[in-house]
Amino acid sequence: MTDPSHSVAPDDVILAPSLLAADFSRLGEQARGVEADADWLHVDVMDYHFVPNLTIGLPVVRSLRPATSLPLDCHLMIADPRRWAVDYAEAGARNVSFHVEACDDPVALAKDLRAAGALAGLAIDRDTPVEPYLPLLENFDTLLIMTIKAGFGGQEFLPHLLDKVRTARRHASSGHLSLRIEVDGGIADDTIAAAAEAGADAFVAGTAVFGADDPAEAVRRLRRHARDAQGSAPVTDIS
Ligand SMILES: O=C(CO)[C@H](O)[C@H](O)COP(=O)(O)O
Ligand SMILES: [Co+2]
Repeated sequence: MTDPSHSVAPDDVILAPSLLAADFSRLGEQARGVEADADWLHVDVMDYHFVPNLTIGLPVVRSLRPATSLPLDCHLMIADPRRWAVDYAEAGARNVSFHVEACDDPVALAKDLRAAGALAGLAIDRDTPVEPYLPLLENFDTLLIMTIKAGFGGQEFLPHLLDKVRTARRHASSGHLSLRIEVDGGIADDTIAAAAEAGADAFVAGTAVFGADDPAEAVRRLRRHARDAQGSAPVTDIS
């Protein structure tokens, strides 16, 4: 299988700054500010239905695509992913994650996303257990585990949700799955190591990056913390 992260070495972590915490009047500029240090750019799509918040949609993703060299990591927090997810792949998203709570046939949608040339991501919100979905993971490139309740940035990291990361990582390792496990919500200098030790190898950070005085340095620091923590939980080879 090809490396789902593309430019990222399979044994390295993925840092994905979330534009949710950026200045929405300067998205291209903010993206370019972390280009040299980040691996993906996380784009939170919310629709006022699946979550009680509204952010950005397809027109913004289409505009962002040529504005940055970073692969776009679209996190769809929308009520009808089967209607929209492939459009995000066609708009140039590298990874498209949709929520299992909003989709009655996740495997079919994963196949559609891969056929459209994107990586397929399954997202799991705070109150959803991971166990029922373990058998589906062989159809996915990424598993996004929320470490907050989906909907808003700037929330406090919920450490007990790392049990889901541990469970998913054990499953992926024992089944030799090529799966990135991405954590999203409250990832910062004081939380990223615990997530990496639990088995996450892709990290979304909004407030900790775009809320920092120097977003690029914040990404570099997060990467150091994640790599330092990797010793106790080697990441899966996805090449
Ligand atoms: O999906 C999300 C919210 O639903 C965001 O990606 C997440 O909140 C990132 O922001 P922060 O790092 O500030 O928590
Ligand atoms: Co997100």
